[in-house]
Amino acid sequence: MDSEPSTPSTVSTSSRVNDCDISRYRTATELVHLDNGESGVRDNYNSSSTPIYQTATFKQNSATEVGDFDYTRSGNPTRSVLESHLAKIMSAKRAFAVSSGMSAFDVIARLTHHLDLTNPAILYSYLHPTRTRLVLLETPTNPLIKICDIPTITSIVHERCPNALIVVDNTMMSPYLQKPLRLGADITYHSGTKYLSGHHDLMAGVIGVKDEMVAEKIYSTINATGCGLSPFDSWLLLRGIKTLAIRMDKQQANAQQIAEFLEYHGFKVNFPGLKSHPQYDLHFKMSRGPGAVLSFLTGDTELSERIVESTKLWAISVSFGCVNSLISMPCRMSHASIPAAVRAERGIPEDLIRLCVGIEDVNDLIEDLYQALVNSGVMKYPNGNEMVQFETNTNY
Ligand SMILES: Cc1ncc(COP(=O)(O)O)c(C=O)c1O
Ligand SMILES: N[C@@H](CCSC[C@H](N)C(=O)O)C(=O)O
Repeated sequence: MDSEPSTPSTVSTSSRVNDCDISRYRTATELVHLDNGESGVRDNYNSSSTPIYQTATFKQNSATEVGDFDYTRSGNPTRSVLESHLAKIMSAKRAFAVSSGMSAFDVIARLTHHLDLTNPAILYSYLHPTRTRLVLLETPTNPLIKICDIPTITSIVHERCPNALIVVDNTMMSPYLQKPLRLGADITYHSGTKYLSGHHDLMAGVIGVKDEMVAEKIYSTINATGCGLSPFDSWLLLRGIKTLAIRMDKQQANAQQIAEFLEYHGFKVNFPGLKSHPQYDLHFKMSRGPGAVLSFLTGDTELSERIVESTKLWAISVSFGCVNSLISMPCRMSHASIPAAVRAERGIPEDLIRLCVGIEDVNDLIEDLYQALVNSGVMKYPNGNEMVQFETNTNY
């Protein structure tokens, strides 16, 4: 039986809506009174019912100041209010809300490992004919935009471990640009949060398999873990997919021009649409386009921060694949949860800037990037202080 607090003391009158300490009340009272303030979630309108924050991402003021939320998988205000309420009613230090009770169990059961698969030769020694069950790769990689050779890796793995499955994370390309199952993979999956939905208003994952038995196992797991996408998010995703090709065509055309602009000005740019990319030919053997994510180096982490923070049109935000353009510093943002030593081991430079290009007029995007580079002291306008205006296909 709960040990209940004694008679509630006087409720403060300084701010009726926010200062009521629910924990002083009995459980039955506690259950029905949400204390939004305690979850840390600000609600400027004092809504009686918690608002639904239907967003995948949250914009930042700078690369280093991550606000209360950056990405809905990591945290969402609506979920935070729920989790804080759950913690209180369960007398827990912290509580978590996942998509089902079986998902909660599944969360506890996962472990991962890492290998650089851009060099398939090293793979052989790690494979065990019977114990290796699954090889997971991503191409292009995020955020270094390295390319993995799907057909070569597939044939090495299938030869050495006939029962192992090759899984390809195809999020960077989308099914419009690359189809890993046609290149030998057994399973492909995407973060549907990115290009498939295209508007950063939902979180989703999609999985494609080519073997019926594997498909049955995956169905059973989804059924048993209860992680199937909600109807509303399925509807949103269906709507997003209809414009995938037109979005992707525009986004990658914009990205190509931006990559050329940066390379022209002497930056080391990672983008498979540039002939200078060491795996340009390999990429285009597998894909019909370069995608719209690129990264570049400045040689100085503080300078990178200044550039990111000097942009006006580009949102400082994690994620990619959205119709609006995003700029980020992976080591401070999307990849900050990887310990610095591990990031260094994997060759992710601290000064790396990632650009996720949207569908805006590319001239506006380049002009904004140009002014950010000038204002952060890296470049000068050719005519002194005069802002440069671009027209597509002019010289940079
Ligand atoms: C390449 C790639 N795959 C998978 C994921 C995971 O997707 P989600 O954030 O939708 O869970 C991400 C981003 O988090 C990603 O960048
Ligand atoms: N805080 C999140 C960051 C999400 S990263 C989202 C996306 N994959 C990207 O590369 O931007 C986390 O820790 O996962």
